[in-house]
Amino acid sequence: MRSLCVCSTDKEYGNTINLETFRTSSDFLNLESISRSLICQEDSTIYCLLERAQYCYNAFIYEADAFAEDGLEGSLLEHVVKESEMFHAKLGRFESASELPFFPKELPDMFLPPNQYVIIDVNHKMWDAYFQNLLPNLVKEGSDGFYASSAVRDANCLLAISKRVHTGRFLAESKFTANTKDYTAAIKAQDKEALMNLLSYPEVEENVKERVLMKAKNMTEEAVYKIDPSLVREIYARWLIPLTKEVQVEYLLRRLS
Ligand SMILES: O=C(O)C(=O)C[C@]1(C(=O)O)C=C[C@@H](O)C=C1
Repeated sequence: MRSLCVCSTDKEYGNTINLETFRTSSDFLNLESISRSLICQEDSTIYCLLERAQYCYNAFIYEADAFAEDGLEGSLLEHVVKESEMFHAKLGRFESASELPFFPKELPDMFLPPNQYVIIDVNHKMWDAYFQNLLPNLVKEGSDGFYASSAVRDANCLLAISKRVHTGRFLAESKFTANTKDYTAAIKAQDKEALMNLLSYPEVEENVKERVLMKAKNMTEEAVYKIDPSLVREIYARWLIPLTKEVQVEYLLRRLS
């Protein structure tokens, strides 16, 4: 029976970039400590969503050729994310196994630990889901001129969501370690459905959805700008939990390769 933990930090995923170290370190592959980290991440994720919701959609941020006259390719948001990743990379952010850049090809090789990128990366799928589905439901239509502020908030949301979803790699490894026999059979058969059944805990998912709903209610009560708390629940139900599970399945399918 899974216990439902309260809170902790995610320090346990610190500078551990080597895949073998990652697989053999029992401390941070403990399912309860990973769950605690997920619970802590909820606060920052909800806060990021709330912050972005104060601005309109601001389509200009996403126009691919907005800076063509200056000889620059890409949207304002892409620039914000790429530039911040470049800066963070220099500080060593991507030495942490829990951090995956959206634009790894733009980063100098020396900032990219070799092992980290053979494992699962759904950042591009997440990027599309964020703009096509999540953002239009979160913000008001139209423009208010706060382009830079909105782009920075988008970048923060993407980062928080990416971190949450890719924690799936740690969850998967922890579940594999705890029940190697059953997982191995499903992996050898490359049976996605069996893996999905093995790694899913419906009652835990219900708890997550209810908890984020309560957190969103509390946070929006204090905030000047509001979002419908049930939207946060829906974001978790429709995007964050399914993507976290997808990362787990994809990770496991390659686990014995
Ligand atoms: O807690 C876990 O075991 C997870 O894999 C995380 C998570 C989630 O995304 O919140 C995903 C799958 C489980 O069914 C329960 C919860």
